[in-house]
Amino acid sequence: MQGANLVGFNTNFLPTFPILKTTPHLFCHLKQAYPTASSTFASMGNDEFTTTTTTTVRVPRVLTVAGSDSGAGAGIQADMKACAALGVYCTTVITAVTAQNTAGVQGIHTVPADFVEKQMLSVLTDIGADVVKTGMLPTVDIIRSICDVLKTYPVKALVVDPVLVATSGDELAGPAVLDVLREELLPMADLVTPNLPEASALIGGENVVNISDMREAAQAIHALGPRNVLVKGGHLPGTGGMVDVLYDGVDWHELSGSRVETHNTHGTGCTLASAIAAELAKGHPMLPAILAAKQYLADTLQQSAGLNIGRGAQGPLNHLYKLSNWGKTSTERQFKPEALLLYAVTDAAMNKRWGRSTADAVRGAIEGGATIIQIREKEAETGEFLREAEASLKVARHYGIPLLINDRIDIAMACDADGIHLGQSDLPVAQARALLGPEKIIGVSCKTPEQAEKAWKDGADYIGSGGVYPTTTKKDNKTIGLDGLREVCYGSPIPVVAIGGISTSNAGQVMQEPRPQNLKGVAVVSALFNQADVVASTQALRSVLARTVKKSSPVVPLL
Ligand SMILES: Cc1ncc(COP(=O)(O)OP(=O)(O)O)c(N)n1
Ligand SMILES: Cc1ncsc1CCOP(=O)(O)O
Repeated sequence: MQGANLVGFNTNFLPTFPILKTTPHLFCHLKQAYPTASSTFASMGNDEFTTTTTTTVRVPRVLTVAGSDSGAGAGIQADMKACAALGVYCTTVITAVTAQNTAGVQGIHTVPADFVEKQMLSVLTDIGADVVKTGMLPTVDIIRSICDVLKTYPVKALVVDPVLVATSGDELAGPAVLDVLREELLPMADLVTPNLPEASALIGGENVVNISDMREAAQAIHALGPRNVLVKGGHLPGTGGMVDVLYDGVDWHELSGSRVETHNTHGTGCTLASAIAAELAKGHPMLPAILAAKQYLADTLQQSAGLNIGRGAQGPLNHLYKLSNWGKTSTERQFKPEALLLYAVTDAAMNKRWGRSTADAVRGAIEGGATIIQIREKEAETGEFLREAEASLKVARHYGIPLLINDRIDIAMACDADGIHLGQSDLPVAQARALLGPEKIIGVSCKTPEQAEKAWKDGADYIGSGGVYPTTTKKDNKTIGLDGLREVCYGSPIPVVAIGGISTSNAGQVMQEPRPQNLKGVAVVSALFNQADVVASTQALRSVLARTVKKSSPVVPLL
């Protein structure tokens, strides 16, 4: 391991992991994490998803040797979550079991060194590891066992997080371990990541309180043998910014970042070291791995700032925020059927004719009372469509109104829109659901009850049904009339919105009583956007709708 060259780190050594081709949802996650291997899938036709054969995906591996945190904010638990979030398989060797929560450490039960060794051998003789990351190492014997095992089973990189004190201030390793850490483990390390108190302890107790001290400490620690030293400035008093100092024996890097104001900081050190290990395991050289890991930590801190877990001073991070459903129950999906009341579907050509951008048109519609927006763009190139969608989404998010994209799942995913509206000849609903996940809204155009039932079975949230009246906005569109609309409603298990030729003059007729319970509103293009004043046109339609909606049904409030 000594002198391991991380630059140009080769990923070909990565092991393979069999995946069933019958799992499109899993495939989509893997596709994001392992683009190389996914090309096999990308060339497959849809029908091949139903064939049970296997192919292989390379999986980067990190082995963490650390303590367990019963509160799951730091230690082994943080390491596993960080690695999982970054697409890396994380194996675990537990050095100590701590009784710990957001208030502090209530007890430590150390695992005997020979059992630490046993765990390491179980992992390394079978699964293997690309990178080993160490955290809490409470005894001299444990450190020696780790060094011995790593000499027999060398890995591509060793990341040492010299955990001496928990974020709460509780001591996790006594002074006896310091010498062995400095003399035996650090010389084997590719990276060591002390915070300011740890850097101070490693250099014999001298204060490290500013950037010049951090540089001196990095140099002194580097002299102990590790290839790279990252002194973390998170504890630097004063300024709102933060600087970490990286030294590789030749070059210095001052890596700055902005501080996220939050009490949810428990486990940040473990998370950063694991994220660096994960990025190294994927094959990145040291500096890019550190930068990527810092970005992941900053994003995670940002996403965790408002969480309320535990009663202590330091709460945990939401490492898996990208997948997270925290705070939402399964019945509390993002989609609320009442949002279909006044569905504004944009038309760039119409808006251009009236001299406004799509985002301005969206703002006008929302201010006039639109309850959901769809960006429908038939002419623009992909880049322009995306920019239009992003600008409109900013507006919609500001007002808390859901915004969907017409037809293009790539655009919907790229701008993280609230969902997509699909036609009968677009991407099949089941595939769209697999790609977008359970939270996003999917609407489907249906002209028959059979189509509506299928859309529901495949995972749609609502049906758009029409044209109810003739329209020039969509060419060659069959008109199904009010009767056709009602047939679709009665055959549809999910909410329906009417579309096609609807305006203030006929919206009352569409929504008149008695109407099917699941007919929730009208979707309109020209009645809002082929008009000089979008706000006034939307207000006019909204007041027609207000008269038709029963007092008992929940109505989205006007802004
Ligand atoms: C709410 C709503 N309903 C129906 C449609 C029509 O969608 P589609 O059939 O895909 O036709 P295009 O809009 O792509 O021309 C819709 N866009 N929105
Ligand atoms: C997109 C679409 N799908 C069925 S009709 C239609 C066009 C609706 O536009 P308008 O509200 O101007 O009639």
